[in-house]
Amino acid sequence: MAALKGSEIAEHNDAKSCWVIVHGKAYDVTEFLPEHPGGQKIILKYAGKDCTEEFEPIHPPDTLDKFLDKSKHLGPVDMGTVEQEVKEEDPEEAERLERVAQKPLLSQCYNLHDFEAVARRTMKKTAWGYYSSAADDEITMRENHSAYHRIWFRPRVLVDVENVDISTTMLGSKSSVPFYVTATALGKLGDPEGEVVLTRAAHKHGVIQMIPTLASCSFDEICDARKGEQVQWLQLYVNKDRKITQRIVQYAEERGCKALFITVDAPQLGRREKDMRSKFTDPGTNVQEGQETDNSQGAARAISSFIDPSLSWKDIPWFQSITKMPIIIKGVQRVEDVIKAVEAGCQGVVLSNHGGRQLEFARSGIEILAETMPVLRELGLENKIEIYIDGGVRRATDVLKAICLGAKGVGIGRPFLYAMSAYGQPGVERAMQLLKDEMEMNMRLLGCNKIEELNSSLLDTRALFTHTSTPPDHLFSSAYESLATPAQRPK
Ligand SMILES: Cc1cc2c(cc1C)[n+](S(=O)(=O)[O-])c1c(=O)[nH]c(=O)nc-1n2C[C@H](O)[C@H](O)[C@H](O)COP(=O)(O)O
Repeated sequence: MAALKGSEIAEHNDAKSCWVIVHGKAYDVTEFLPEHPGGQKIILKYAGKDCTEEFEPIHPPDTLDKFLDKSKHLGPVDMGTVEQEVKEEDPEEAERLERVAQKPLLSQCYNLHDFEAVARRTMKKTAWGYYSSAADDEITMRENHSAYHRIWFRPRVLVDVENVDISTTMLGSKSSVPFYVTATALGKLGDPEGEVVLTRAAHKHGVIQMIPTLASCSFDEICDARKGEQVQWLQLYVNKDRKITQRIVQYAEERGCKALFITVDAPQLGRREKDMRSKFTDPGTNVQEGQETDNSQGAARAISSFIDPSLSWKDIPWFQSITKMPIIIKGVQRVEDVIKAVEAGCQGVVLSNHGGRQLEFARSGIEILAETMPVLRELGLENKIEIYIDGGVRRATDVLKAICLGAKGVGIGRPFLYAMSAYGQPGVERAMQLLKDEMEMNMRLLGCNKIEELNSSLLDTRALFTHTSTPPDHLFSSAYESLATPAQRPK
């Protein structure tokens, strides 16, 4: 078949007939327009043109094969005949590229905060907006981190700590560390290769990776990037169409995923204003087939309309009937629901508020953990279920506090995204190594050789439940206008 000319594609440039070019091939997306999860607007913006650059960062390569009927695949385009958009100089982008060129050396990053600082200066606005944002005034996001500062250590001394072993098992799988890469969507916003960068770094460091439903890479790409005995878990947003969910879960088991984490704190994705402000209009198509979406405000809204808000405890037996994978409920925020998870026969829970991206003023995972464990012990249930937590973990001391309080492991999200966005795979590997070094040192200083020795006697948690000061309420204080200043005092 002769290659199509650019001028032929350009004639199909509206909703009545809409052709686009992706990776040098033409596609008739006219009938697909109303089904596009990210809405019609973003496609019509590129009607009759080459949209590869916009398409690539967050659409898995198999998207068009999976969602567009073969009859609409029009074949190769003679790209020499395609008029390329002349990009006017974008001063903001030029400044950003300048900052990228001048970013610190990777060896100058000494902790996870350093990666965030570099990412904030070097990431594209939409990408930073999506990764960094949290719900409403982002108080819970800051509380996730500051809650750890209300816990102090009671270290042991004169213990032979020459040999320290920070390895553990999680859900029956070996792990070199008691932390894992948690599920975070749209990896290609941070790095053109997306989630497979996290996979490769996780393999290098023996860290378990949770594969997100809303990944930019295809599920197969992420599984194919797994090496040897590397362990991956699946994070699931449950689709209103249970047939789609069943297919995803059973395929994940077939592909060797070792556990199913069902996310339950997002019956609707939270209101993340930084993300909305960046007016993200090109969401990932890993959202599942044919859902109408509102893409007027941020990626979160645009990619989450398929999520089933009717999900409830009564659905757990159905999940147990379609998979043998251990089932973990991710996003539990009170001990009563931990007990419900035990009663439902789940193998684990993640005490989590989704990194502060969901319900504002939800408590931190570490505080819920401190509430949960004594109750489970009292009921003799502490060995019936594995407890994980995530949110705000930025130091190995945070991980150690969680394990001392009874967590089996800790999920880490943004830090690995920032390390990837700023420095690619070497960045993620360095972030993991820094955490491992901190773990080993702090275990020694705590007077412990192995993870199993960590227990609550090593902590002073008296301050944990007293929220003497909530994290700063930046938006309020920046907007609040007091008449106290002479300038505004009425005459
Ligand atoms: C930072 C981030 C977190 C997301 C995340 C995307 C980003 C950019 N996304 S989201 O788009 O829907 O909100 C997911 C997700 O796909 N599924 C999920 O279960 N949790 C999602 N989370 C929550 C994540 O799994 C952890 O609960 C959270 O990141 C832990 O907090 P830290 O980032 O402070 O480590």
